[in-house]
Amino acid sequence: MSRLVVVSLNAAVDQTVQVADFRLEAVNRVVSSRDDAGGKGVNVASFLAHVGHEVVLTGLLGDANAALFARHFAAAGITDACVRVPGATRTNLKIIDTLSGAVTDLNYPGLSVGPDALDAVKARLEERASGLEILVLSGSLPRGLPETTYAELTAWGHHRGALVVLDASGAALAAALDAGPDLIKPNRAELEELLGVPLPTAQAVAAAAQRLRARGVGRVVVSMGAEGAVVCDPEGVFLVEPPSVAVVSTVGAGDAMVAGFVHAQGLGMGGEAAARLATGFSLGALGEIGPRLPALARIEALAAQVSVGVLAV
Ligand SMILES: Nc1ncnc2c1ncn2[C@@H]1O[C@H](COP(=O)(O)OP(=O)(O)O)[C@@H](O)[C@H]1O
Ligand SMILES: O=P(O)(O)OC[C@H]1O[C@](O)(COP(=O)(O)O)[C@@H](O)[C@@H]1O
Repeated sequence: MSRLVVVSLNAAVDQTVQVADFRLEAVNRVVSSRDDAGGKGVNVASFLAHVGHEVVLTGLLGDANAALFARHFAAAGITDACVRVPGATRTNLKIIDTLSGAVTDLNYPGLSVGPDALDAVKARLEERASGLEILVLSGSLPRGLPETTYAELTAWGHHRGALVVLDASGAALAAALDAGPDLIKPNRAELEELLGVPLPTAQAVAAAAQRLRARGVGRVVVSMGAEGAVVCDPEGVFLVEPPSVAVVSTVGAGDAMVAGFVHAQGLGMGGEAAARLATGFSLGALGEIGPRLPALARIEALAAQVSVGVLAV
């Protein structure tokens, strides 16, 4: 298994509420509610630990509600190297309409932190740098950190000889592209925002992904919800289509895909097999609330139902 470190600078308590027939401008009654330690980096770490990786997680946690995270890390076997900062980690609201299955996300900006917080995370990274193989940088940036944060951490990871996987959006992603991350995973909306153009077809997504590869990104994975994903890497451009499945929650499907690619990398899998397995991870996450996956055998069975086709661009 690879030596891997996941960086989570803007964790979140994911509060998932189930509501029957959720409506705007109406009184909605909550049927059930649960809190999970979440946020993109935390989810990726949780999924990787679930399939047997030794995961070190660093980043930032607010000291006021860090106990929920600490309990989760201990139970999941994740090594907690997160820096505690004053305040509370954000709580993001996930509203699941149990009738339609639709999910509405309300994501907060997160803590405000100073440059000392990032310096402390960098110090934690230095402590873990020896033998580092994969560095995962995942999620939005909290207020106060520069847009160049991921560009800098990508360069640091490469300097240390690691592969760098980046799942970010907006200015933080834009600023990191020229540092040449080895894998990025925007969803279609995030790619449209990045490029400032609509991408209505898989061909348009693939052409955009190829442009990003030409700028030095190793593998570009663009997830497109139920339509699957476009994967653009040195082996070609693929459309990866999932089977139709029952969905409990779409929250974390993208993070599971990132974890799946990292897991596949650790197994030395090539592009097409990796894309299939990563989609199996996403399909597994769709059946669960919070950062949970079914057993690896079930993930592999789901992956076997994924179809991969070559896209002509
Ligand atoms: N409704 C769905 N049915 C089948 N597969 C889905 C569905 N939603 C997501 N997926 C799978 O999960 C992957 C990631 O989901 P997506 O919603 O695109 O990511 P993100 O959560 O980052 O926006 C997709 O590429 C697809 O394989
Ligand atoms: O850091 P961001 O972009 O605000 O996203 C945070 C949210 O993303 C999630 O990690 C889910 O992400 P995905 O659905 O893209 O996998 C939630 O757990 C969290 O609330």
